[in-house]
Amino acid sequence: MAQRMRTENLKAWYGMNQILKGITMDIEKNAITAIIGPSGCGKSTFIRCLNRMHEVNEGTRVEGKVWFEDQDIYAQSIDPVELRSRIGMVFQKPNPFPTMSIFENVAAGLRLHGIRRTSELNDAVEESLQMAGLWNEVKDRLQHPGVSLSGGQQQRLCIARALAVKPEILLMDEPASALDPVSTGHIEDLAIKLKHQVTIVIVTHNLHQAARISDRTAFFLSGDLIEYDNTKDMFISPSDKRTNDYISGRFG
Ligand SMILES: Nc1ncnc2c1ncn2[C@@H]1O[C@H](COP(=O)(O)OP(=O)(O)OP(=O)(O)O)[C@@H](O)[C@H]1O
Repeated sequence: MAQRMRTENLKAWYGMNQILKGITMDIEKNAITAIIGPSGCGKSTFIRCLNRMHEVNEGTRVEGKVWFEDQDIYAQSIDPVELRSRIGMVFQKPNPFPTMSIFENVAAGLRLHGIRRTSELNDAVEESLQMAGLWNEVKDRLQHPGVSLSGGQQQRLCIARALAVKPEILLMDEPASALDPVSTGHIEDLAIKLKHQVTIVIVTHNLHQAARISDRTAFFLSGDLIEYDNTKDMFISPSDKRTNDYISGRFG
């Protein structure tokens, strides 16, 4: 498989607190990469470094390299806002724009990219909602507020919003942890379907979820990458005792 992103000796801080201790890791194209590890090990910080969201918080610092194809995303020439449309993100808690309709939630990013023609907007909104598996549920109420949807639908709306600007990578930070099992199933099915178009990196606390949907799994512990392998291999025969202890439920 081709490589889409690579981190080299990636270190990150919140103030004086070093969270990532030097992560070197390839992210494969059109695959789902799961990041697992106990609470506070730096999973979210890691994926937030992949689209320069970490620097949005005050007092943060990043060292090392993050390559996206052959571009250093921390190079001065990179516009972080533009970068985040190519490397989209979905958060733990669904966060539709509260004052906007379902339609406008998805159209907002397109408008920012200069798309104004109604027919083009309509087509792109429909396509994104189709991709997010939400179209059939909302097509008759596109003007209703985004926040009028259920939690699982709101999360798929946020995925549609991220997909609308055609990202190459989608970062998902525990996207199903606030959802019921049926909605969780929708998100998992969706991730599996989307990976043919978008490379996915997902942070999850749910080991079954990582095992079900991911191609590769990275196990983090206290800011270090302990093990990174094909998901099946890692879950069947982890090579590090700490990985084994974690996936067999001995801690975390
Ligand atoms: N905004 C912040 N300001 C200061 N410290 C933070 C902030 N966010 C996270 N941290 C700290 O960074 C460390 C790593 O947090 P991070 O959210 O990356 O871990 P995680 O593995 O994703 O955890 P969880 O599974 O609980 O979400 C933790 O010690 C946390 O307290």
